[in-house]
Amino acid sequence: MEKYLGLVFSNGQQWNNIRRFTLRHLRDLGMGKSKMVSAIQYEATELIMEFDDLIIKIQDSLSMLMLIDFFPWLKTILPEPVLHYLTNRKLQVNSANVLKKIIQDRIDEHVETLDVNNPRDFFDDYLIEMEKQKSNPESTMSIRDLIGTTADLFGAGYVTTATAINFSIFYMCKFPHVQKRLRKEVDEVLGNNQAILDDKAKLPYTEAFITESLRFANQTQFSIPRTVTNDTKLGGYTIPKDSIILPTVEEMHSDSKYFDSPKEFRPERFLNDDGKFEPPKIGFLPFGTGRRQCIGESLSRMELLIFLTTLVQHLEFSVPKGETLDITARDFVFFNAPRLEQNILITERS
Ligand code: HEM
Repeated sequence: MEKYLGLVFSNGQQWNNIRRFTLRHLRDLGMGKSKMVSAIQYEATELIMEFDDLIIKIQDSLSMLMLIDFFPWLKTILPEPVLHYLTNRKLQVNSANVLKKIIQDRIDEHVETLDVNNPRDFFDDYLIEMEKQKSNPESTMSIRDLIGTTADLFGAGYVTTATAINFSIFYMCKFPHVQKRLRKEVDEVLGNNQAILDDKAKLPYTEAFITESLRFANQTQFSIPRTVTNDTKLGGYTIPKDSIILPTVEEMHSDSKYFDSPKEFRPERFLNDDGKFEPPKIGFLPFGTGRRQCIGESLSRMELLIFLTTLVQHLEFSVPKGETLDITARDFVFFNAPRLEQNILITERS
């Protein structure tokens, strides 16, 4: 398969360059600020219509592909046909080609209509910067990198936030008393108005609910792998320099050292005695940490707040009479997803 490194799967200089560029671009666009919401939702909805089926297929097989990325020594012990079968290589290649074509078409359109004085979006900014950096030997910008990064932003950005919303809806169904309290707060604070960022502080239970949903769901079971830069002693073990390690977020989120009765879904664990939202200080890493921390955290937190409050204002979610709802996650080895093949009842609020 050809390499389209992008952001998530790159390292060193390549990663450093594209991370800095992407963060700068997202900040310029107003990431985490209200003005970005409508633009992102519009663009995302348009593209997602093309991507939806593809994303499900990729997600289904991605975990096995990543298994080989994380445990490269498997390559040395398994014969190639077994490896290809395990990683569902045919589907990977087909899906990657379809995805690449969709993005390449968009880039071609942008190249044809580019006005360097009036950049319209991420593609335009990238193309302009790539041209400027042409003679810089340190530059890693290329059309291939742009394709990889675009795929990353949609993969890492769309599926994660959509999954977080799906999980939250499941939790509202499963814990009607939580939904009732959420609705009460939203009705009292917002009435019929749509939430804006300034409302955050006035919606402590909603914030606590979002935080508890992220903890409980453990969407990403592990962070991005890290390389150990020095021989390190940890918990009685020596981890040799250059080892690849996988921080296990899921373990931390269900550790009673950090969270009292971790198996219980309890948003109020994040409320202090004054009823104010208090984010967990330790043991909570749904967006990872350090230099490779998620670049979309503030954007997705903003989206979660606006989506959830809007849903709660207009709809009521429940488990249909006589049915049950399994809120345990579907395990994709590295990701958790809700079991969407179940029924839920959505009623319009009068
Ligand atoms: C609920 C939503 C989201 C969750 C739970 C989530 C979770 C994560 C996690 C756990 C990581 C790895 C961090 C680490 O290893 O320390 C990550 C990385 C990343 N996320 Fe997110 N994310 C979400 C939304 C987004 C959004 C909206 C975007 C796009 C704007 C995004 C883009 C990325 C990228 C590009 C990386 C790789 C960063 C790098 O390698 O330097 N994510 N995310």
